[in-house]
Amino acid sequence: MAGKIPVAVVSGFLGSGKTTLLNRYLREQAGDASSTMVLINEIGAAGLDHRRVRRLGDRVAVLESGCQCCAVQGELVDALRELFLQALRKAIPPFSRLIIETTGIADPAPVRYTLQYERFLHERYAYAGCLVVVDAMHGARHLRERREAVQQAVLADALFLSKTDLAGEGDADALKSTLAGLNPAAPLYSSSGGQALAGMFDPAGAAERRRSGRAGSGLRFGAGFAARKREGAGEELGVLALEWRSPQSRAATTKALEAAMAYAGADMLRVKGSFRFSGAAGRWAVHGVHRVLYPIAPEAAAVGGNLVDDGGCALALIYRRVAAGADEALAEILRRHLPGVVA
Ligand SMILES: Nc1nc2c(ncn2[C@@H]2O[C@H](COP(=O)(O)OP(=O)(O)OP(=O)(O)O)[C@@H](O)[C@H]2O)c(=O)[nH]1
Repeated sequence: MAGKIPVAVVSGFLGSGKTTLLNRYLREQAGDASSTMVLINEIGAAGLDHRRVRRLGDRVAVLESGCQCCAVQGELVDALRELFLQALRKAIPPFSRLIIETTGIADPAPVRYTLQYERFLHERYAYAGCLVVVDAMHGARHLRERREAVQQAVLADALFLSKTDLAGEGDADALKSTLAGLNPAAPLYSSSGGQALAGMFDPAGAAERRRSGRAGSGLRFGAGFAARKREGAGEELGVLALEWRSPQSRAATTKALEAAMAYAGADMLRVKGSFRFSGAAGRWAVHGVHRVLYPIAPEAAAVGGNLVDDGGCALALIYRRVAAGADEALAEILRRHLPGVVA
C-alpha cells in the first residue's frame, strides 16, 4: 500500500441511504472499488461481542461501538490499526481507500483529528473529508426537528441528496435551498452519488469542492457577511465567509481564530479554512469546532498529495446566533487580527 490511505467518512441520518450509496459506488467504481475497504460503524452493540471488528467479506468490516465518542477516541483507532495490519499480513486484500460509514456522527472533526495525531494512523492514513447523505423525502423534517441533522449538514464537506426519485420536485428544490443556506461551502450532489463519493478521494475534486464552495456561497466579506436563519426552527445560524488571494501571517490567523472561538464558545459550530501563509510553501487546512482549533496542517496531506492549487484562500465560520450582535462581534475580531483580509 504505497503512500497514505485516504479515509472518507459517509454520514447521514438513520435510513437516509448511506448503504445504498456505498453499494452504488462499489458497483460504479468497478476496478477502483476493488481496492476500497468499507468500515461500518454500528453504535450500541458493544459489550455483546468482544471482537470489535467483524468482517462481512473481503471489503466490508463492521465496528461495533458503545457510542460515537468512544468510537472516535479509542475503538476507531484500534479498528483502523487492525485493518492495516491485517492487510499487511495478507489476511485481507490490500486496500488503497477507506470509507467509514456511520450513522449519527454529528461532527467528523474528531475523526480528522485522530488520523492526524495518533502516530501509527497518521503515518498510514489521511483524512479525505465527510460526505453527508440527506434524504430528499424526510430530510426537511429531520432538519426541522433534529439538531444533529442540522449539525451534520453544516459540517459536511459535500452533501448528497438521496431518494430524489421519491420526493416531489418542489420539495427537493426547497430542501436544496435550505441545505445551500446551511452549508454554502459544500457542493450538493443529487445524482451520481457514486461519483460524489469517488470525488472525495480525488485531489482535483478537493480543489473543485473548495472552488465551488466559494463560488456557490455568494458571500464576500467586502460586501458584508451573511447571517442566515434556518427555516422552521427557533435556532438561527450565522455564516461568515471570506475569500482573498494574499497569504496571511500564520500567527495572526491563529490569534484571530482563537479569539473568534473563545467569543462564540460552544456556539461556534465550525471553523473551516484553506490558507496560504507568508513565508510557508503550500496550502494549509484550518479546522475548528466549538472552542477547539485543531493544529493547522498542510492541505496536501489531507488528500494524499498532488493538490491542485488555485491560489485562493477561504475561511468560513458557522455559528449559532445566540447573542444579539454576534455577527458584528465576530467580524470585528477578524478585522482586528486580519486587517489585510477584512476591509
Ligand atoms: N427509491 C429510493 N430508495 C432508496 C434510495 N436510497 C435508499 N433507498 C432506500 O431507503 C432505505 C434505507 O436505505 P439504506 O441505504 O439502507 O439507508 P442507511 O442510511 O444505510 O440506513 P442505516 O444504516 O440504517 O442508517 C432502503 O430501503 C433503500 O432501498 C433512493 O435513492 N431511492
